[in-house]
Amino acid sequence: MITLALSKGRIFEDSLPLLAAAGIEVLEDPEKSRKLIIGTTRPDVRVVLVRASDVPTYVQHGGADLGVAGLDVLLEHGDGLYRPLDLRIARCRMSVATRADFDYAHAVRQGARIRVATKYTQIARQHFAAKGVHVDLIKLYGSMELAPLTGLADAIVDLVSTGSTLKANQLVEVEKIMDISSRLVVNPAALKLKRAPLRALIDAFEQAVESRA
Ligand SMILES: Nc1ncnc2c1ncn2[C@@H]1O[C@H](COP(=O)(O)OP(=O)(O)OP(=O)(O)O)[C@@H](O)[C@H]1O
Ligand SMILES: O=P(O)(O)OC[C@H]1O[C@H](OP(=O)(O)OP(=O)(O)O)[C@H](O)[C@@H]1O
Repeated sequence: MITLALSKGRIFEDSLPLLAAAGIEVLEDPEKSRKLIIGTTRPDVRVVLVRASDVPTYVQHGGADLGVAGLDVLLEHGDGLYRPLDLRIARCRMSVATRADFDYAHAVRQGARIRVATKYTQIARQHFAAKGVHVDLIKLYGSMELAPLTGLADAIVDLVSTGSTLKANQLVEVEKIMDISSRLVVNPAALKLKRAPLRALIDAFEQAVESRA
């Protein structure tokens, strides 16, 4: 049995065409069912539904053989996973945003200090350290846009796609940190034990990604 970890929502939706190209269809719609383990048209392949940020944990500890997770989630999780493929789905960017009246260029001069609220503390820490800026990180789990508006922080580090969330809250994107997309991650031990079927699946995903490019 091969177990694939996916999160509900955009990763599940965007993974469906790649699964279809690999000849796999899921047998249930996670938006309609409360089931957490879903069968597929391949009797030896099942999908487990987990929180986006739990995908690396499931794959690393063998709760799933492989999974799909955003680069943001993987960088926050750290090492321990084989990452063979950029699936080019759920594309967005990690950026710094502030209120329009905040002087970001002045705030990030060498040796300065800035208060940053974010869910992505590893990425933010690394980014400001590379600039030589001292950062006071405030960990949040959502609605980061509120932080600069309420005086909780000077800036946020968050995902941006269309920019409409920032715009709706009168924030401006002042710096792009990196492009983000979702990656296929594989448990290294599973790859040894189930080499042939996993390799075939990875190759099918790779071909599907290439043909969509
Ligand atoms: N607006 C967006 N446009 C495109 N991709 C996005 C966007 N927001 C997030 N993503 C990508 O999709 C992935 C999954 O996002 P999703 O919103 O489903 O989970 P989440 O709510 O961030 O995670 P969790 O449930 O663990 O808190 C993110 O890790 C990111 O890589
Ligand atoms: O630049 P935008 O297109 O507005 O997307 C950015 C938003 O998307 C993500 O949130 P979430 O997944 O909660 O939002 P979504 O499902 O509405 O995209 C992210 O945390 C931003 O808040």
